[in-house]
Amino acid sequence: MWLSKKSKPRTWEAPEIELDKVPAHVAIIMDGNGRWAKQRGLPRVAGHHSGMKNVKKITMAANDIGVKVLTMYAFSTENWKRPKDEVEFLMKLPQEFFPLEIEELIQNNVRIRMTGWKEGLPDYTLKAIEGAIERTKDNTGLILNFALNYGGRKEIIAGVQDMLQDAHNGILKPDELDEAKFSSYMLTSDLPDPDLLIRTSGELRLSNFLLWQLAYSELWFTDAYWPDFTEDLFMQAIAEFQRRARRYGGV
Ligand SMILES: CCc1cc(N2CCCCCC2)n2ncc(-c3ccc(F)cc3)c2n1
Repeated sequence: MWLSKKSKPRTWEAPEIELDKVPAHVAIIMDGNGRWAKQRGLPRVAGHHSGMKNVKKITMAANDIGVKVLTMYAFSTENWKRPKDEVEFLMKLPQEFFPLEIEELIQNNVRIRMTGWKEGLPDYTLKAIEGAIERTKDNTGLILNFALNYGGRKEIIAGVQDMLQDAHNGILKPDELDEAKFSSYMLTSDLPDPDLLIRTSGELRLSNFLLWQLAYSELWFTDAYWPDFTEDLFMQAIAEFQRRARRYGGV
């Protein structure tokens, strides 16, 4: 079993994971942070803060078993509608996250990436993210891809606008448009589609996340709130993915 450098002694018992059948791309909707806090009589932002501290733990577990891309839904285009103070708190998390975690991520050859619109993000948020992207741009290990200020329908509309522009300029002809060509206009054109989507907190919705890319992904849900999402639960999702692949794999 692969171990992240500087790994703490494993405290979780991984169900039998077949290392040669690990999903290349796992996407996670990290939901339930506010309810986690409410359950404890804490302010919602305490849940977001606890959720932030869970990101690196799950990233290292994914890295340990050889996941290639981990996409984490951190902030949707709809989240701007939240109370101003909550949005301001959320926008400060990247600059808090990196000083805490960047060294171990770099030691484990993790590359940071962002999927979403930079427009509208506060300068301090962007500076933190762009700094981490720059510091990890030559790493060749797991890609930790933060979906930030991201919306699936916005992504599709923006892609179609680019296609129409290319068609108008004679770069794209109607009979050239197929699924591969359409995918090349998405923000994730350089990534494989997610093999597995995990959503925490018991919600059974996609919430405008990777709508094009999740067409063939396995969906796995847990009632656990994100701050309570453990490596054990992550490995349970991977094991279930592998069971389904065995059951439905091939024809
Ligand atoms: C900007 C909103 C937000 C919210 C958030 N939460 C709150 C909701 C989801 C649960 C996790 C904790 N986290 N956690 C890490 C980041 C982060 C994002 C980009 C980056 F480059 C480094 C870290 C983060 N960003």
